[in-house]
Amino acid sequence: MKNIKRQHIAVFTSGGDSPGMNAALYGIAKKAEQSGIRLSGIRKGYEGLVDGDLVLLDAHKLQKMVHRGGTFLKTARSKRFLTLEGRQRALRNLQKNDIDALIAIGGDGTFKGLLVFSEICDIPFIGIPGTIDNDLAGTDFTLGFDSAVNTAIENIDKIRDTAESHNRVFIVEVMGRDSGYIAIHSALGTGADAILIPESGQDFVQLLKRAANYNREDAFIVIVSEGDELGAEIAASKIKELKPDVDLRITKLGHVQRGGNPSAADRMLGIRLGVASVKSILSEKKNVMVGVLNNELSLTPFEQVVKQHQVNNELYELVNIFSK
Ligand SMILES: Nc1ncnc2c1ncn2[C@@H]1O[C@H](COP(=O)(O)OP(=O)(O)O)[C@@H](O)[C@H]1O
Ligand SMILES: O=P(O)(O)OC[C@H]1O[C@](O)(COP(=O)(O)O)[C@@H](O)[C@@H]1O
Repeated sequence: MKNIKRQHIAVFTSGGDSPGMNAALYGIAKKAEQSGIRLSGIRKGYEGLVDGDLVLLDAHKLQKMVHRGGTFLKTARSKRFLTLEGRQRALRNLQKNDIDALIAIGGDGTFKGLLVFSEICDIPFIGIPGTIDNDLAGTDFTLGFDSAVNTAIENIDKIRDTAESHNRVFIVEVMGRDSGYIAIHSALGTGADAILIPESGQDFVQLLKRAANYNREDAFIVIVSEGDELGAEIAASKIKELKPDVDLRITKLGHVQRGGNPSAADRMLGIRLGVASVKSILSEKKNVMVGVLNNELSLTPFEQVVKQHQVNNELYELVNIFSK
């Protein structure tokens, strides 16, 4: 096989930011430096690619960012990249800057974008899973998920204190655009009474059964994923129909779940995946996402990564056991 020396790699973060993205940038910068490769950062995701908004990155600067949430490179959701014209501008910017490999840190939208972009651009693309939603195939955990669950748990614990004091029902909405992972992990980790997730059709029936037995002598905590087809308000009104006298509050945790310092697990995951992404480029891999499966590094083609995600059977079983 022809050994092509990669001279200039560019990296960007895209979609929702997630804690651990900066650690991944540090991992990339360190490995690139060690390999004698120039590294540019593209600011604001695909927006920066369309505009040619590039900065030179060095490992020393990023070393001080490992512990910080958010993303040093900033991020965006880009309407212009959805158009062929936008992608053609992005291609010209890559060519103008002699970039011969691209690393993207983002979620399924970002990788769908790379798949479409690969129709007109044939340099290697490598993906790193960066989303709090944990909704990608090809990795057990995405960057930021562990931190987001920790934030959710910390806040739900606080809600429990006040809920128990008042014997109240609390419906707590957690993030997850189409995914129940944050809801499942935070509900199980806080001893919640019911869980509503987009991936299950049974959860609402179980919620009503549990609510029917609620005697108003304690807290009753329901964790709802924002992607659930029913949602917090409807769940609340159904509980009220069943038990008109309950004292009920809705709390939406919102964007606090995306911020804050990354957990130890997300820092380590970021470093591992960052280094692995540069190594993948050096070994001529193309259009794959680096991930960790069963604690081993793995590579998965983008086509498989963006397929409809599944909650695994063991998690479903846990949801069922703890919702009854
Ligand atoms: N089908 C697509 N074609 C081209 N670009 C896309 C496509 N889907 C998503 N993108 C780009 O990827 C960006 C990030 O996707 P988004 O869904 O917002 O976040 P995430 O990558 O975290 O899932 C979008 O704002 C858009 O610019
Ligand atoms: O910050 P925004 O643009 O309102 O997006 C909110 C969405 O982003 C997320 O926080 C993360 O999603 P992505 O990482 O896939 O972009 C979702 O949980 C939530 O639905």
